[in-house]
Amino acid sequence: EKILLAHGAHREGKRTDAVMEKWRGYGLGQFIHWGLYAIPGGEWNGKQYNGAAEWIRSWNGIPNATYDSLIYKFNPTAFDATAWAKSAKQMGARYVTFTTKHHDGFCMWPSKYSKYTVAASPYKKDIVKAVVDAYDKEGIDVILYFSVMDWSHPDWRYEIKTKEDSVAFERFKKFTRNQLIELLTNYPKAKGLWFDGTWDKSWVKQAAFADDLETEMRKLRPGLIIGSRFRADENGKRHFDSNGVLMGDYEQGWERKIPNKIEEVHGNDWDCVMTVPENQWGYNKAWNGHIKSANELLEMTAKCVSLGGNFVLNFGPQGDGAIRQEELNLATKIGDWMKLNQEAIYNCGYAGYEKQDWGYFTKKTGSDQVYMVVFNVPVSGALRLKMPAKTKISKAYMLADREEKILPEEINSNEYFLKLKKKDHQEPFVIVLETGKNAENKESIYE
Ligand SMILES: C[C@@H]1N[C@@H](c2cn(-c3ccccc3)nn2)[C@H](O)[C@@H]1O
Repeated sequence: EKILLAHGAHREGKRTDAVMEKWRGYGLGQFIHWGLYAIPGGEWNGKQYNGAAEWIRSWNGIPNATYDSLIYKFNPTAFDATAWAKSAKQMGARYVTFTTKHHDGFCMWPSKYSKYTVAASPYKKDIVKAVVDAYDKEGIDVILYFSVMDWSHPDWRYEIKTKEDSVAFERFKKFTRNQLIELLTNYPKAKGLWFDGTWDKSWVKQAAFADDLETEMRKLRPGLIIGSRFRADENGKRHFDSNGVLMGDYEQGWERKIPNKIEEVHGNDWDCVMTVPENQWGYNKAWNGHIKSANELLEMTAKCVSLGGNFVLNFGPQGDGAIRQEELNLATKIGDWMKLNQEAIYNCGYAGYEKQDWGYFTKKTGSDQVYMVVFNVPVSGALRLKMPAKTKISKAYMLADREEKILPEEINSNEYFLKLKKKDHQEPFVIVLETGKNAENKESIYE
């Protein structure tokens, strides 16, 4: 029994318009966290900050004013948005999410509503515009990241306790609306907004305001994509309203984690945003702890696509604007694999088959084409393939070499061994399975 909500979800189920259908098929995206925090890079006065580098302003070892004076050091001479966009293009990213303003409140665009922006830095120029234009030129769609929480703004409050808090936060709400309308007006090419910093009580209490603001933004920019993290319903429920219905156009809860089974995504669109180190979004001088390899990141990409989502890999450019070599190397390795196997990633989704040991099924949206993205080859060198009942395989072949046919040997009803020519693979590979109506209806010898 659903309860009546004034500020819960306004739509149930996936959006069916073309903009969202394109978003659903992206498969692989790039996140970029870049701001003043890239200058210290997780270190201050020779001491290592042990949190996420983009949170260094919150470290009690640094007076806020000292951190904020980093604005006078911001002059990224190596910043080249076109080089970033070309690197993302060769990696195979179909969209990019870029930090316009992180929790520290520094604006990477010359906002009229703040003094704490690139315009007041030695660099002066509009970085958001440079990124939007360069990525758009490469055919990569742009999503703008925006943190509602703004540590540098005098009217920001974690919660509203006093009358003064309430008066200040009303000013903050107006400021936030002004900046969002400004971003949508300045950068009409942006396809969506990726909200963050919306978990504190102050914002969670603004169900009506945030709901109205979301409506206003969608009216200003028809087709705009907004995730589930923007607002809470009138009972303070976030991501899913009091009736358990997803708010926004896709689920944004998958931050540094990936669902394990289809039931966890509740039939919604979603993307997973992921760091290369364990938990660093902004540039951190220390490149340590568990650094994910290209194969690990490819497996995460395939896993997300196999469960109907997109995988968004984070890059943290240095204070001078250059992307660190380790990240460029990963982008190249991922791109080399994507060039051969992108057919199994782009415009693919959940195949509806049970998960198997060798890796992930993906299915081309709107077709019978099924892909096996293989990460684990058993010592036997033969893959055990369990298909749903009545699913026949007419053809199986290597995506990277279509001449290499694979003959499925039926070992049980709807169960096959796929014998591989090569046993040792240094990286994941894709087998194409032709199934469905065009498969001959040879009866199984086991039925
Ligand atoms: C996308 C990522 N979201 C930001 C973040 C995550 N968190 C956070 C806050 C409380 C619990 C767990 C995570 N705070 N800020 C990170 O700084 C980065 O921007």
